[in-house]
Amino acid sequence: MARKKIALIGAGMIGGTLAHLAAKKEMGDVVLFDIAEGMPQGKALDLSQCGPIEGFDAKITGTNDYADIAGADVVIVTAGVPRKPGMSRDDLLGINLKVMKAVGEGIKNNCPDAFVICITNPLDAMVWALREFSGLPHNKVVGMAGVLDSARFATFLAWEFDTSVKDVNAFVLGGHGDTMVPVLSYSTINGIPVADMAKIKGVSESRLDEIVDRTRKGGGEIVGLLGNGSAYYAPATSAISMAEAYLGDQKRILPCAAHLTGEYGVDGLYVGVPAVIGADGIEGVVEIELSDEEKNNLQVSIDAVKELLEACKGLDSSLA
Ligand SMILES: NC(=O)c1ccc[n+]([C@@H]2O[C@H](COP(=O)([O-])OP(=O)(O)OC[C@H]3O[C@@H](n4cnc5c(N)ncnc54)[C@H](O)[C@@H]3O)[C@@H](O)[C@H]2O)c1
Ligand SMILES: O=C(O)C[C@H](O)C(=O)O
Repeated sequence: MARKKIALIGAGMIGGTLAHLAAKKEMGDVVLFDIAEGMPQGKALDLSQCGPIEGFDAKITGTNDYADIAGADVVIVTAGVPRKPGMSRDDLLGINLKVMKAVGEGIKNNCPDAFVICITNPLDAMVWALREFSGLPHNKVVGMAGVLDSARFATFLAWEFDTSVKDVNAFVLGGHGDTMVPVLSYSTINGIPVADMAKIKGVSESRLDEIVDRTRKGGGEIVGLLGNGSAYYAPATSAISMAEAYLGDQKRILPCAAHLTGEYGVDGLYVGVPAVIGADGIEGVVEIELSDEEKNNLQVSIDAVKELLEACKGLDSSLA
């Protein structure tokens, strides 16, 4: 069987990390695309030279030509600009919307059968715009955020309860902004609801609220610490798990920005929900029961995403 082809659009911090992970896991041959000349070629050469040491068989190439992503099975998009300290993700909307237009056309013209994972921020608006510009079926275009946000939530819970992260199943719904909804009621420590574990361990409700708040602001915390750029190791790892679910037809239920047609009372938007990823891309959305408070919080997050889509339509009339 021929090797799969993974195209990475954007060869910056996340793009380079994605290339390394995809090659190390022998997911397929990797093409790193960027508009910066020489940079994707340089990273590809450097990463190729990990092969003999790590013992992976994967061809890694760098390019500035969209023709080289032809026939890709999976495309992961990180092209664009990250925020700087003091900025919100939404401040990137204007600049990254133009990038999504170019990328969407590149995908449409070269690999219209690919499964496309968007990472560029502001995520929920960019994945929607990328889908519009590319014209691919909605089930083949998805946004990565929920896996990352849930991993942050899980990390903080594991630290608090002094337990292995392997036993924590934490869950975040909604848009990838400060209004995201970490859902404690569906988060468990090896099946034990977090609220029960908190009682056992003497962790107060206000401490759990602090963990929820830290999760919501998890991206900004890293942006502030790095001083230049944003998180890239965990974002890349998150997107790779989604790509593996697709390539391996794993039917994993992963929180991701999926196109909704009525689920959670939402129509025509991309919002973070539990979605099934298998060989057909997004094969379904799981609708879970939420408390009134969780529903209200989700609505606030959905409204924030809606506002961003309106802003996109105002900036690019082809989206209106
Ligand atoms: N969804 C998430 O959870 C999440 C997590 C982390 C970062 N992000 C976002 O991912 C994006 C990338 O982050 P990064 O750290 O890799 O940034 P980066 O600056 O290191 O890399 C971005 C790359 O995109 C390239 N680029 C710009 N315009 C392009 C175009 N038109 N075509 C192709 N390439 C182009 C740049 O040359 C650069 O190499 C940012 O928007 C960031 O906010 C999202
Ligand atoms: O916070 C950012 O700007 C990057 C990303 O969305 C993240 O959550 O790490």
